[in-house]
Amino acid sequence: MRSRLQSARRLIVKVGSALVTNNGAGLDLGALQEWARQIAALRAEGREVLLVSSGAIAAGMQRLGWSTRPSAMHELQAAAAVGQMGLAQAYEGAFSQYGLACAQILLTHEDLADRTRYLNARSTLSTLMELGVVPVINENDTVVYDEIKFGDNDTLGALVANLTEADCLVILTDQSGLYTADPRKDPSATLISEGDADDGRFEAMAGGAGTGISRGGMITKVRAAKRAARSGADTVIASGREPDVLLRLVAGEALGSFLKAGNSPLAARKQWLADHLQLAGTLVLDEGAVKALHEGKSLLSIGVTEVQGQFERGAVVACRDAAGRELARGLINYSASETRRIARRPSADIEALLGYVDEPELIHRDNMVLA
Ligand SMILES: Nc1ncnc2c1ncn2[C@@H]1O[C@H](COP(=O)(O)OP(=O)(O)O)[C@@H](O)[C@H]1O
Ligand SMILES: N[C@@H](CCC(=O)OP(=O)(O)O)C(=O)O
Repeated sequence: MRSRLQSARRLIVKVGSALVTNNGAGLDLGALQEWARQIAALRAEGREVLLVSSGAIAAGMQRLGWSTRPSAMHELQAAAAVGQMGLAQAYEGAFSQYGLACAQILLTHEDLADRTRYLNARSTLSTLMELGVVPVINENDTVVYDEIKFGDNDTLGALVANLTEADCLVILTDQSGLYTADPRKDPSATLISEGDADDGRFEAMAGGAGTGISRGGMITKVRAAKRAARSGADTVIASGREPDVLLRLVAGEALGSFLKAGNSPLAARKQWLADHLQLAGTLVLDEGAVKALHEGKSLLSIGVTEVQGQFERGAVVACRDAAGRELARGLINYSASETRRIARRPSADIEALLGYVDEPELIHRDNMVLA
């Protein structure tokens, strides 16, 4: 399994808050320099590396002399604005020592949910890689609010892996990998060396964040592995404090937890649909429509019993069964008010009901991804 890492051409490396800021004690410049050195060595072997780095809030808190993480959004955003300067400066210094240029990319969930902005982000990242520049990516904490947040950078790392069609997502953290339970709480927990990214048992083993400065914990890392697997990217969760961790991983050494992607990645457009963290509305389906979706058919208006939310044509909406389970999501061909008017009615009636027909299907199967 691990041999796939040796042949990885494009890697996303995510470094978490605890590592970057040495448990909140300010930016760990020595650690940043070590990762820059290893990334330079990977580039010299012809591999492309994109870095997803946390640490803006923690670094900002230190610069502002705050000892505890504030809970008010505007204070967190102010800290991120201050800290991101330090983060960018530190990476610039570290990479320049190894003759590499780096670039700051700050993303929000909306940048990836909007198809045009998503394609723009993708083309900028690929241009940077062609230029031999290392993108250093973080969430744009200064402008996001709770409802539109990635929140943790594990999720962002997985979305970047999908966006760039990377071969591997390497999540570096303060533990040696995924254990059977949180090792801070259960000293008898053992390391999972290898497994399938979509093995449901891993979520049950993984807990929340280890320190007050980190956000996600192990649960978001396990979910990130599952998400990255949709584009065919394998994930490794390993200790960022292990000497030469990146170089040893790509040399095939069995460090950390290797979570392998399955065999059939989703097509790029379907990944983009699957990666939406917030949806514009919900359609509740009857049994016939549920069955049709499972058989790979398009969704027709006749199978919709209820329409929730306000959305325009082209929005991404959830399809749920009567019990509320998400079955699929897709790009809808009609607005919420139009959909309410044609729900429970056959496609042949759409013209009489609306005065026009955009498409006979409510959601075409090519624009739909099953949950
Ligand atoms: N099953 C598990 N295996 C390993 N670590 C776990 C597990 N469950 C919870 N954790 C916690 O997750 C922490 C790592 O995640 P987090 O604190 O978010 O760090 P980061 O800033 O690197 O994202 C560990 O320090 C550990 O306490
Ligand atoms: N975007 C935030 C990082 C969020 C965060 O802490 O994420 P993680 O390192 O995944 O626990 C920052 O730069 O402070």
